[in-house]
Amino acid sequence: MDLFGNYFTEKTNLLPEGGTVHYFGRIMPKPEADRFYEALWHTIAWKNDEANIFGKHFITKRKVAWYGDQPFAYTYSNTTKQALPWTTELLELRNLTEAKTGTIFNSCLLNLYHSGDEGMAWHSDDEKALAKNGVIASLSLGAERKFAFKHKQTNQTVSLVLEHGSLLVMKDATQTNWLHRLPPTKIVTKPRINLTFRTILEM
Ligand SMILES: O=C(O)CCC(=O)C(=O)O
Ligand SMILES: [Fe+2]
Repeated sequence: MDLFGNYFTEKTNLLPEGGTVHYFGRIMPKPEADRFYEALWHTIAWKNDEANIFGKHFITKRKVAWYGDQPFAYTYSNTTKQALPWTTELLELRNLTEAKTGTIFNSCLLNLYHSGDEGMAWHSDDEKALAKNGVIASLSLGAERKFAFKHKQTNQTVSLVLEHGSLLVMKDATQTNWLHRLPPTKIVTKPRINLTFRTILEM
């Protein structure tokens, strides 16, 4: 049992091989999670995401934002974004996440899914700007959503539900061997905010 009364939950690897995923469950009381959800909803510079894929320009329904220690330029899906300076709540959440994981993070990518109609397709967080096999810490606020992993070779899948105020950590070779996604669902009608704390390599 740890200081917070959790029985080993943070030590169980959800993946059978080729990576490490720890689900910590809820890491804050519900009123705190509610407060962060409301504050982020109003204070984050949400924008529809843009992507250029096979020469086509896409604008997503999902909204995104990127914050960091420095105005890092971050390129994915052939679009470049520049990190904004941390807000008060993001610093609080970063400190909490660092304390829980024992890892330092220098940036955070945020996603806002308005309902279950919006999700994220299979991918790995293996962009060049990210530390290889670095730790990615994912905080969830708002509606509970299913989250899934799929092994790149065996197609084995592992899934779980991400609760309001919960923390999920992906590390070691997870991004090399596994894809992950947030499946769309008809059942969920309420919004969800996700924060992924990451380490960007300075180039
Ligand atoms: O919304 C989520 O839980 C996952 C987001 C994600 O995979 C990403 O931003 O790379
Ligand atoms: Fe991801």
